[in-house]
Amino acid sequence: MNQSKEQRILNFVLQNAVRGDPCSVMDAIDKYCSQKEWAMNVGNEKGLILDKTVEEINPSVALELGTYCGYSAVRIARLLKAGARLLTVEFNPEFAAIAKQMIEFAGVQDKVKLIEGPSEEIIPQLKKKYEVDTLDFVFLDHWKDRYTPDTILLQECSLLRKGSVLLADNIIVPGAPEFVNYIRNNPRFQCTNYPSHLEYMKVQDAMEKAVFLG
Ligand SMILES: CCNc1ncnc2c1ncn2[C@@H]1O[C@H](/C=C/CNC(=O)c2cc(-c3ccc(F)cc3)cc(O)c2O)[C@@H](O)[C@H]1O
Ligand SMILES: [Mg+2]
Repeated sequence: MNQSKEQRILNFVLQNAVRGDPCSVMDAIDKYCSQKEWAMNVGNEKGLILDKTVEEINPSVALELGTYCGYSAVRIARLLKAGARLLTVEFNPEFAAIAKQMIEFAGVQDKVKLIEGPSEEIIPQLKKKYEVDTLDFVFLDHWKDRYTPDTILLQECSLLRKGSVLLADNIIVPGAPEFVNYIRNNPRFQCTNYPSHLEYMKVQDAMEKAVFLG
C-alpha cells in the first residue's frame, strides 16, 4: 500500500527537522512542499501574516478549523504564551494522525488540543466539553464553503466576544466568495484584507481578518 502525500511530508520532517524545534518543522514542510510535492499548508508568506495576527492578539484561547498536516497548528502554537492553548479541529482521521505526530515532533503538544471530528459538531461542544468561555482568535482554513456557516455557528454558540479575531485563508484561491460577501456586509465585523500569494506559488491569494464588534 503506497504512502500518502501527507505521510511523505511527515517522513521528510522526521528525517530533516529537529525534534522540539517548531521552526525547523515549518521549514522542512515548506522545503518539501515547494521543491517536491505541493500541499495546502498556509506556507511561509501567508504564515507571516498569521504570525503577526497571533502576536498582535496574544490569544489565551485560539481555535483552528482544518488542521490538515498540522503546519499552521505548529505555527500558531509556537507563539502562544505559557498557559495559552490552541484547539484545532480535523475530521479526516488520516490527516489527524499525521498532524498529531507533527505537533508532537515539534514539541508544542502541551499547547495544542487536536480534536478529531467535523467543525459543525465540535463547535457546539466547545463550551461544555472543552471548557471554552470565548475564543480570542479563530483561524479558518477548512472547506471554503464552510467558512460562513461555521462563523454563524460560532456566534450562535456565544463563542465570540467583543474583539475576537477571525482570520480566513484563501480569500482569492480557491476563494470563499460567500464568506467575503457575508463578513464584509455584516456590521458586527470590522474587516481587513491582506493580499499575499498562494502557498509555494506565484499566484495571487489573500487572507481576510474580521474583528467581532460584539
Ligand atoms: C465539513 C466542514 N468541517 C470540517 N471539520 C473539520 N475538518 C475539516 C472540515 N472541512 C474540511 N476539513 C479538513 O480541513 C482541511 C481542508 C482544507 C481545505 N483547504 C483547501 O481546499 C485549500 C486549497 C488550496 C488550493 C489552492 C489552489 C489549488 F489549485 C488547489 C488547492 C489552498 C489552500 O490553502 C487550501 O486551504 C482537510 O484537512 C480537511 O480534512
Ligand atoms: Mg488554506
